[in-house]
Amino acid sequence: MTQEKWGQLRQRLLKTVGQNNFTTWIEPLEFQQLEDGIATFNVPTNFMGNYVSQNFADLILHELRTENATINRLNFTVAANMSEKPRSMPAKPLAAPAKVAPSSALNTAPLDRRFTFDSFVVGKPNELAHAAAKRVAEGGPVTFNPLFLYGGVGLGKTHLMHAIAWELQQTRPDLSVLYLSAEQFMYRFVQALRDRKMMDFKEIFRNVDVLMVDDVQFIAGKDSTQEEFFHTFNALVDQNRQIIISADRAPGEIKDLEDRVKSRLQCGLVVDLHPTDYELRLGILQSKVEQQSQNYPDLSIAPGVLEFLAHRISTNVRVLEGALTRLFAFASLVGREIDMDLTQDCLADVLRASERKITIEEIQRRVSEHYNIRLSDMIGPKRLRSYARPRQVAMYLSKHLTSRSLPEIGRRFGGRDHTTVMHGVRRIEELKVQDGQIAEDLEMLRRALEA
Ligand SMILES: Nc1ncnc2c1ncn2[C@@H]1O[C@H](COP(=O)(O)OP(=O)(O)OP(=O)(O)O)[C@@H](O)[C@H]1O
Repeated sequence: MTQEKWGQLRQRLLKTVGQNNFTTWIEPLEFQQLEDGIATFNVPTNFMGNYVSQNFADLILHELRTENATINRLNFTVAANMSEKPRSMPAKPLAAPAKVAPSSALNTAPLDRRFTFDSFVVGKPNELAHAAAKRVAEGGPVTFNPLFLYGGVGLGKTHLMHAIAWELQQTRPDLSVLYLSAEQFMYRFVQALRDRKMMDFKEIFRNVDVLMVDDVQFIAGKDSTQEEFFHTFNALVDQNRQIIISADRAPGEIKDLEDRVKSRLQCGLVVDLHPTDYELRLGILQSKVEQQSQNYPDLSIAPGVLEFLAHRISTNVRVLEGALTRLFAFASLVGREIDMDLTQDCLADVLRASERKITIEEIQRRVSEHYNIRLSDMIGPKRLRSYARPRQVAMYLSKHLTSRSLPEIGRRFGGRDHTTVMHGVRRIEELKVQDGQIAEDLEMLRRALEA
């Protein structure tokens, strides 16, 4: 195999993949060498290597093997001196070609093929984050910068970021998109310092069109990394390039993050992925069952099982997914239908671990502390608003964070009737939408209780 032969072979791929895909993905590949059955190609970015490997590797391999049957694997590496080739239809003048650092320094995270918008189930708790992510993924003019996505563990932040990256590759292949975790950002920064390659580092980061940094809370307390991140951030914003950031909490709540970084992070659109509710969990389970059914076409699920899981496993989506995968594997091993008995057997540990441990007493204590009232006033008969509102908040949290019934909650709140509890819960549900302060209080209390 030679570079020239590759030139001929890839022309054949043009017919199979079409002009657009060809120009974007195949043409920039530079054949480098063939050794031990492995054909190595240079690619301008890791992102591109991953994409080509996941989407076109079979086709390329097929074509190569018509020439040389010993080739059995492809390898894509980011070459030290390979610059971005101008792509078709650039939407704006292309940035100066990025001089890419040696591949050892370029360990951006690979994108997960499963994390697309199609596989993301939208419900009330995540609809805003989803809509904002979709808007950014259109690759139109930058309207909010950065997009800051935050939420608890396993609620879909990474999924949404990958979905944006995948979609941008489809809709705007002319844009260079860089996705990495904050940890990788730090690693690359430290390595650039060590190797005295700060110019290269700056050039790479300041020439991307879209920068995505996952789990930004990681750089808290790491002063030099924060400093560099701040400069990168400013340089990109000044050039009107899109930045997307994720974290496990709101910018203002990240400890040991410099104020100037916090305020920068807050100046775009900050959206929260709320904890899943029952309907969203059920929707996610249904969609995952459809996916699993492709692997296990003979397995069936008895009615009520998904509802049971959505009710009982409310920690995070990752646990929910893991539970389902385990159920399918177990059921196929023992050759049984997935019914309640099998579910209880197979998931006994998960179900035990996710049993609600929060008590009504704990909620009452936390809420009275938060609003600075006495516990006895919260439970007692006084109807003053300064007591009634915290009481309703505590009722709301008791309803959502424990499995207690309304009459039982009423009893624990000084023997009130269940209709009073129902009224209180509804009132807070309304206020949560109308009053940002209440929404914030609820979120803070929930986090504190679940911590
Ligand atoms: N709305 C959703 N629809 C479908 N799958 C989801 C949804 N939300 C989360 N998931 C799935 O849950 C798993 C965890 O999601 P993800 O890794 O995006 O969480 P995260 O918020 O980045 O968590 P962490 O804080 O641990 O980084 C993934 O497999 C993801 O596909």
